[in-house]
Amino acid sequence: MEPPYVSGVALTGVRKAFGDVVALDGVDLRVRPGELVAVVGPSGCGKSTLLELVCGLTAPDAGSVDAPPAALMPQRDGLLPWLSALDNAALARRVAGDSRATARAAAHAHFAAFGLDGFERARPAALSGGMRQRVAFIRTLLAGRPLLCLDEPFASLDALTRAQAQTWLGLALAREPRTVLLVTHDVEEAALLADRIVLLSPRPGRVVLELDVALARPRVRTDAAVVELRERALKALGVDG
Ligand SMILES: Nc1ncnc2c1ncn2[C@@H]1O[C@H](COP(=O)(O)OP(=O)(O)OP(=O)(O)O)[C@@H](O)[C@H]1O
Repeated sequence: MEPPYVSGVALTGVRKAFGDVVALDGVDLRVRPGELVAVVGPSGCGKSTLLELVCGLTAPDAGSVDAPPAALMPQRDGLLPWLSALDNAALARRVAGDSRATARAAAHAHFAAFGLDGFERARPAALSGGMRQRVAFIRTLLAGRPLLCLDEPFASLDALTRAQAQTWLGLALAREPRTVLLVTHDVEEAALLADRIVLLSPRPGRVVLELDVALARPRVRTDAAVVELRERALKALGVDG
């Protein structure tokens, strides 16, 4: 699919239970085309389930989910250990039917911008955690879907690597705009990257607050407005800033 992408996301009255465990109940959520919405909430409140619903991997028990084709970047990078970084990044294009040469060329076009130049032949085990996440992100981007669903993409990274990863994600989306649903535990990450922050309640998850982030980019974590937003979100989640 070629840009410009015009499809947004609409969840209305969504409920999803696993046996007796009600993961989500009464979820209303909109993502406008081109918007980056961060979904923040306590552990187990149904954030991953929400992404699975949006990606069509599971169906709601009640309510409706309306979303364009989505590429999911799961919590773990899911790189195949026997493939090179380049072939891992190219995987979505191979699955879509591209020849190996075409798929590799498409992936390689992103390597320099993501700081991966020279690592094309490296196996995942030889890459740092931050590099593996970037390879996984290129793979997600190359799926060519209008919507990216990113599930805690940086949760496994140390603080410094995570800060760098947040910066390249912001830059990558400036170059390659997409509609993005970003699940994160990290309200600061949400304040740095999102156009809107959606806060979920403890399970069963439902939307308790939406915060518009009308701040210019690039954002700096020490900016008073970013700090204030982070504190508002933490207060709404019942955590002391
Ligand atoms: N396939 C499943 N079968 C049974 N229970 C499930 C399944 N998927 C999720 N759950 C349960 O639904 C609830 C919500 O899970 P989910 O993974 O969506 O939450 P989360 O907010 O993403 O959690 P975390 O922040 O810890 O990643 C949890 O209690 C989980 O155990």
